[in-house]
Amino acid sequence: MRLFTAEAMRLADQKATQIGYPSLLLMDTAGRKVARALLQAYPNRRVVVLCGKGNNGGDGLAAARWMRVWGCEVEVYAAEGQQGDAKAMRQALESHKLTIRPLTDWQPTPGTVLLDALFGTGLNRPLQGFYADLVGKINQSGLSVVAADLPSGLPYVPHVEADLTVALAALKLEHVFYPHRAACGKILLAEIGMPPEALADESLPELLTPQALHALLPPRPGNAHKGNVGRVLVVGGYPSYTGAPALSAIAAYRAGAGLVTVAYPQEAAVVPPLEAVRLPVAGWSHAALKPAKAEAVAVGMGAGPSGKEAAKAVLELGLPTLLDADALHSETVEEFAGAGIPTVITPHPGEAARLLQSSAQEVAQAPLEAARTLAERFAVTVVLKGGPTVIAENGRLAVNTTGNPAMATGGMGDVLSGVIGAFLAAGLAPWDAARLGVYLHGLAGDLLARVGMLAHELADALPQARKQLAQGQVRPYWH
Ligand SMILES: NC(=O)C1=CN([C@@H]2O[C@H](COP(=O)(O)OP(=O)(O)OC[C@H]3O[C@@H](n4cnc5c(N)ncnc54)[C@H](OP(=O)(O)O)[C@@H]3O)[C@@H](O)[C@H]2O)[C@H](O)CC1
Ligand SMILES: [K+]
Repeated sequence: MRLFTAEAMRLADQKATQIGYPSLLLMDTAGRKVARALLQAYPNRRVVVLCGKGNNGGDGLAAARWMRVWGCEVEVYAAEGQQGDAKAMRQALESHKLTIRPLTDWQPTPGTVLLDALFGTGLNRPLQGFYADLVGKINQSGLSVVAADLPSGLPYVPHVEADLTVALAALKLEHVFYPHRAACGKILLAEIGMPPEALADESLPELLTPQALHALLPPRPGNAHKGNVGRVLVVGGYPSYTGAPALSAIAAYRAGAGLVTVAYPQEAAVVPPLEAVRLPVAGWSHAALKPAKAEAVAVGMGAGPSGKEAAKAVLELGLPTLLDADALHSETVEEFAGAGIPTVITPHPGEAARLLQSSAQEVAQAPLEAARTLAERFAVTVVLKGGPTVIAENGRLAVNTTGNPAMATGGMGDVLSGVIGAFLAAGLAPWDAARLGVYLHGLAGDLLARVGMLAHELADALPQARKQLAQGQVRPYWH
């Protein structure tokens, strides 16, 4: 499944028409789906539909007609000047003898539900004047609001704050990235009959779906033993940072690793889980790490100022490696890529900014671009953590669809490192290990989904998340 921009959606629309699918049919289906979703969410309420002059307004007019056909009480307020399909929808509605009032006449009426069909993907500048005031009036009305496709005004300010948004044909950036996603309320994706060919644009970012991720889960063979399902070496710790490598180790086991070894400076009071092999080292060196039995390494968690040295020692092992936290330095990442080692880096926006020599704010404002640039510049697989996390590798992008703000606590990143490390060790390619790891980590967070949860609790929820994914029980947030 792909993530669309407004422009990509316009091209998809065009493509559908080119290959012979009538655009009026798309609009009618869009209207019917929006109407049905609204009535399911708010049964037995009087509905007021606010329509703009573009195709988003056309969806609203179609929705109003369907609600009328189904016997609901509907009032419609619309801008003048519809063209093409939207004009046809206006005529179709008028043929049902429903009075269409001027948009300027609308006043909030208590107890009604609003259908916001003012603007969708065609908005090309912030709302001003009458429309900005109208959006203010909608938001202050306290009425329940259902948005057709997008809350009107997004991605700019002001915009409608919806309770429910029915995304049409595909999810757009605003349905996925915060803060815009918050303005959508609950999100439902409505299939409107678009030919699949029109939506299959491989140049767009992939949206991680349970179906796609299910297929990546490494099988657990009947003859599994701790040596053939993936062994992870966790390298980190420093006298003042002792928890991070232990959390990564727990997470690696919880994600399915057969054996986890934790290498840490002997002077650091790191307490690996009981199940882990301990490898205290007197200084970071290849010789010190060599005894560890592993197919992949996660390095940098809590390594403090010794992160670079730790990564150098890891480099010589030549194993697929995840670089996190204190191992995230430009020279280090370049060395790993230069040595041809399959490498995943997991920066948060601050660390990404350090690698890109920009600011955390710039990275957070344009995460897709930042992740893509990092992957190009360093020739590694990038996991840029955020709401949501973006994965990039060699020109391709993926956006995670699990996780929640309660996960914004210390140690969550260390857990993610352990999870991705486990999948690298199980033999997954960096692109697959990163996507599966990020998805499962977020899914475990969603199972708990309460402010105050701790990183080790999330790690403990990983087996349940994996089981749900394996059994096909995961419903994405847009269902
Ligand atoms: N995805 C699909 O396959 C389908 C989507 N549908 C729906 O169509 C809209 C997109 O429709 P479009 O007509 O392209 O755009 P809008 O309805 O969102 O708005 C366009 C009109 O708005 C005017 N405009 C733009 N910015 C402003 C502004 N800041 N203030 C006032 N007016 C503005 C613009 O006119 P200008 O000439 O002034 O720029 C347009 O008149 C999509 O979101 C779906 O809801 C189809 O129904 C089915 C297929
Ligand atoms: K809208």
